[in-house]
Amino acid sequence: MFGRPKFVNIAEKISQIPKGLYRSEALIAGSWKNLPQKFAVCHPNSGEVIINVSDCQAEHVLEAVEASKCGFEMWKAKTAKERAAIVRKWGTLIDENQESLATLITLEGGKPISESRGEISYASSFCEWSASQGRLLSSESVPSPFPDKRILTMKQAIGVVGMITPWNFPAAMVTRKAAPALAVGCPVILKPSEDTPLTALALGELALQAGIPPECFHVLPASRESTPSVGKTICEHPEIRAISFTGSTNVGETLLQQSASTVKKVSMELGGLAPFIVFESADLAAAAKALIAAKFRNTGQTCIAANNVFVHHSVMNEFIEIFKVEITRLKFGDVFDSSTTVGCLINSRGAQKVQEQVREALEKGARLHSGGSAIDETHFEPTLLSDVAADASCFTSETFGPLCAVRAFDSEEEVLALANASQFGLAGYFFSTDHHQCFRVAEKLEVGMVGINSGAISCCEAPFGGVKKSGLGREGGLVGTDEFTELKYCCFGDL
Ligand SMILES: NC(=O)c1ccc[n+]([C@@H]2O[C@H](COP(=O)([O-])OP(=O)(O)OC[C@H]3O[C@@H](n4cnc5c(N)ncnc54)[C@H](O)[C@@H]3O)[C@@H](O)[C@H]2O)c1
Ligand SMILES: N[C@@H](CC=O)C(=O)O
Repeated sequence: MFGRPKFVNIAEKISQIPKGLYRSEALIAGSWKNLPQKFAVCHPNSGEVIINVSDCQAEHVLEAVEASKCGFEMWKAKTAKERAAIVRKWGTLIDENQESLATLITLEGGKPISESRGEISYASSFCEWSASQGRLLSSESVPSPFPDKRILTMKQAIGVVGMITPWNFPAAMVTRKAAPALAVGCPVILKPSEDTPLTALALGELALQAGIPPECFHVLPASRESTPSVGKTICEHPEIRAISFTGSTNVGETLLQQSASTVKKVSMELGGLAPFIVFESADLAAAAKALIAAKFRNTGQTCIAANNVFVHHSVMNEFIEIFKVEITRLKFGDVFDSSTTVGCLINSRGAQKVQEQVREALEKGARLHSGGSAIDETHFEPTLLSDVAADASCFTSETFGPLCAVRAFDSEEEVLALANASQFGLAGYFFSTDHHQCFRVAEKLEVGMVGINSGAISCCEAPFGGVKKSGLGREGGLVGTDEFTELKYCCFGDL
């Protein structure tokens, strides 16, 4: 049912990107460093090498920290209004270069181009939002219990921040962290994913063009082999006061341990296992459309992707029929074709994992309604399974692919117990037209974010983050800058 995708002419795509945005050097203190050691960045669709990128080591973290120490003094001394103008300008430049940045995302990450364009708008929204947030950092005065004392609190920039980001949103995960940090006065040392450093380097160039001081924004690409020592150096450096990580829970746990010796402030945006519940009163057509968005965005490779789909037994058959029609509307194909909605997985391991999950689920009694096979090394057909066993690995671990696994439930109590049995708690979704149930279930789901009759919940205005093993802290929303500030209490006495 799904055709074989076209191969991409990489050289032609690169020729459309302005030279300044197509970088392969590390960015440290405003200098583009062409390091002797390199690693290959490949297009996932074909495995073809796009370019070899400078491979940073621990010593480059030390260099970036030295520069950042001076940068911090200078940057925090600016007014919030001055910083806001520069961070906002960064966002404007990101928007103005949308097509080039989207091309980079699609080249190195295999994301369909229309989604990559959407990611750029999402990424720039964090600059605009954080610029405003930085201007609203508030001091508070609390009535004192003593007649001769006054209580005042203030929020101050925490210092140099280390950031480590994943490949699945190579632009938005950078700005969701860096924009608020910069807006409140913190220098940023960024280590992007080894799979997608080109987008981060282009964002570094635009940060310089916007006027972010060279000492305050460093991009250190590192290979898979060099990453652990770069990460450890970031975590253990006493001058780096906070670490903000987005990625898998396993790596998050390592970084938490490594950060303990310097007692850093940590922000961890980790993996999820989102339940998506269709109750008996749900608008089934709306739920099916929302599940397409929540499941297949970025070919299923999002942390908030619907993973465990629970449908009330009384509407199961009807829902499956409606959803199957929605799946046929997905368009598999050339990732640079604007109408393509499903692209390739980040690598062949991603496709093999989905294949293995499908095999195991079928062995445990699941029914296959659609898809089920790999088309090539990195493309997997959008797949629908029902009657999936609760202990099937596609239900117990992140699928991170275009596999929709469904099982039936009988009661609200039962489905809440199943959903909350997970160690993860990032996002959850449910569809119901019973407003009593909407409140009850929203309160009882053990997650950081809930979509109630909605499958698309991400925006810069809302706090993004999870509970349990899905993380610590929140990004965006009214609290997004809190990760990068310290709260100081001043007691004015003898008054
Ligand atoms: N909660 C969120 O906001 C959010 C957002 C996006 C992705 N994610 C999660 O990220 C995962 C997918 O991304 P991924 O495959 O890039 O994750 P990953 O954990 O493998 O890699 C994330 C980053 O960590 C780096 N890294 C890997 N090992 C490291 C080490 N030992 N020390 C320091 N850094 C190290 C990688 O190079 C990369 O930059 C999924 O689990 C997904 O749910 C979470
Ligand atoms: N999908 C997330 C990022 C995690 O993958 C988002 O919507 O911001």
